[in-house]
This record gives sequence, C-alpha cells and structure tokens, in this order.
Amino acid sequence: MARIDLDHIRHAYNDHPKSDADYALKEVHHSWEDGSAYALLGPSGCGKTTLLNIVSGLVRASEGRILFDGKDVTRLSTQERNIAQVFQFPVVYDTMTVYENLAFPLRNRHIPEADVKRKVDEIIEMIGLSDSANRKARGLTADAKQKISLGRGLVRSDVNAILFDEPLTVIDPHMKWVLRSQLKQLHRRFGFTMVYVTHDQTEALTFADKVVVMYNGEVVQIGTPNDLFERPRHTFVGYFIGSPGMNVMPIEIDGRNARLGNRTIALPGAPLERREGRSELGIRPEFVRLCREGMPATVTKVEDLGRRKVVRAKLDGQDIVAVIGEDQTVPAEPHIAFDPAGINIYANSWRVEMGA
Ligand SMILES: Nc1ncnc2c1ncn2[C@@H]1O[C@H](COP(=O)(O)OP(=O)(O)OP(=O)(O)O)[C@@H](O)[C@H]1O
Repeated sequence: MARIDLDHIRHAYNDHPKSDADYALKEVHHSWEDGSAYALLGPSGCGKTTLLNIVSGLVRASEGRILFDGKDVTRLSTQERNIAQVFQFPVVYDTMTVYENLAFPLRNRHIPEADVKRKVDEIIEMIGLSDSANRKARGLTADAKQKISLGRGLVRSDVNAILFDEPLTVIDPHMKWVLRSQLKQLHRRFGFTMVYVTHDQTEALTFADKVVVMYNGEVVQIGTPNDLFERPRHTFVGYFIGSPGMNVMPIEIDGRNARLGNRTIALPGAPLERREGRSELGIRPEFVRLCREGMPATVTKVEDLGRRKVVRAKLDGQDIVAVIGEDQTVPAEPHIAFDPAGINIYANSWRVEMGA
C-alpha cells in the first residue's frame, strides 16, 4: 500500500479555463497517509469523482502531480498505478462463476492456486456469497453482483490503494450496514490505503479514519468525524455534517462580544478584531441550552425522536434549533443560552481561531 500525495492538483474539463469557476477542482494539495481509510464526502457535483479519477489515472489533471510513495505517477495509466477500483455499478464477468470472478485478478498475476483458494474463500465468506461460489454471475441479482465487484476490489493485497466510488448504492439498506462494517474490519486487519467516495455522511463517518469534505470543487476540511463535529472549519461542514446541522447566524464582532440582533453574546477566548466581510456565529444544536434565563425565544416546534428532542425556535426573528434530552421539558417561558464550548466564529464562511 502507498502514501498518496496530491501536489497542487487542479482540473478543468474545458481546455481553456479562465477563472476559478471553470475548474471542477480548484486547488487540492495534501497527502493521504499509507494505510489510512479516507472518505471523500460532499454534495453532488462538488468534484469527488473527478478527484478519485485523477488518483486512479482515468482522468489526467490539468495541473499538478500525483505521487505514490514519493514516485511521480502523473503520466502513468490506471494499470501501471496498480490500484483496485470498485464503481457504483457492478463490473463482473457474467459467464464466470462467483469464485472464478474473484480468482481472476490473482490468477492473472500467476499467484499459486493454493494461495488463490485461501484468499478467495476468505473474501467470498466476507461478502456473504459462499453458498453461490459455484454459480455463474449471470443469474445473480444486482446486489450480489455488486458484492462480487467489492470482493474483486479486496482480493489482492499487493495494490497501492483501493478506490471506491459510491459502491453501496445498489445494495439494500441492511446489507449496506453489514458490508460497511466488514470493510472497516478488513481495513483494520490488512491496513489497506482506502479512498471511498460518498455523499452519505453516515457512510463516511462510520467507514473513514479521516473524512475529506468537499464543496464546490474545494476540500474545505480533512478531519476525524470528531473534528468535523466539534470544529467545523467552514460553515458548509457545519450544515452538512450532523443532523440537524449547525445553526449559523449573522453577527457583528465587538472584541470579546458578538452582537446578534439586539443581544450581546460573550465570546470565549481572546478578543477578536473587527473584519471585512461577513461574520457569523456557528453553534451546533447540541450546544444550545433551553433554560429559564438567557435570551427570550419562541418555540415553534418540538420533534420527539425517542432518545432526544429537536426544538425549533425563533430568537429575535432568527430560526434556531436546539437538541435536548428525552427527559428534558421545554420551560413555560423559554430562554436560550449558548454553551461557550460550542461557539465557533466564521469570517466569510471560514472559521476564525479563537486563542485563549
Ligand atoms: N466528463 C465531464 N465533462 C465535463 N464536465 C464534467 C465531466 N465530469 C464531471 N463534470 C463536471 O465537474 C463537476 C464535478 O463533477 P463530479 O462528478 O466530480 O462531482 P461528484 O461530487 O462526484 O458528483 P456526483 O456525486 O453527482 O457524482 C460537475 O460540475 C460536473 O458537471
């Protein structure tokens, strides 16, 4: 397996890009560590597949270099890069049996037959197709065929990386959960470098060591699920991760305080300078307290989700969401307070570091 360096990568699908808007990928510059599992997460059209295809060699980036373990592979073909890929839809040989489909990439590399059998049996069991091992792929469901594709991606241990592009789209919801956990286990056991494209946050957060959040052709944050939750670097990460997403409100900065409409909120940390452009306060619903003192609010809706309640309210005309425990009740005259630990300040959508 390999470390993958993305060295100042930019990509435009038209030949003569003039401005940033012409680039499907603005600048991507970072390293994926050897043996780590990464998820590329973001909404449709943000550039996930473009980035994955640049790593695999299916797309040649307009600018920048790709290195595997320090070796420049920018001009190498997909095959020469020695990677395994699993796509959204099954890629299988219909006339071969399940076993033969999985054995194929190994036999192609002249692996001794005893090793082929050991490895294929192990993977077939993992994907839950042992009972169909000798059946031709042709007669199987789309779901089973996609499991074969996954198996073929996982069967070789000599690849530089395994790349997955929304591989569980055609798999039914229960099996999705099972396969995702198995992929995670497999990753722990064999330490593959894995890159997994998805627009589903649950999928990304359960699978990955590090999540690469993309928005509008840019990587806006790379972090552990915890980093993304606690310290969203960009307001988009706040909205996109978490359910419900982060509250983001326009404010004016005044030293140690933020002015939100007519209210003054004390900020944790050192005084902040006034800045040009847009200032916002971001706070996750889990850090919004409903109490008897604080800023008076009007509750508009309470959704009981079993173990927690989602409370929607208006604060000076501004919509705000709080999450409270199942045993907690909404006070008769509700007030809102912000837990200082959950306050984030954003300047033009990017998080401002608040020193001690
Ligand atoms: N072959 C292509 N030619 C021209 N534009 C393209 C091509 N492929 C993708 N694009 C554009 O590049 C941008 C990024 O697309 P990409 O498929 O990488 O996004 P994505 O995040 O993977 O989206 P999805 O989840 O819908 O697959 C989009 O605006 C898309 O329309």
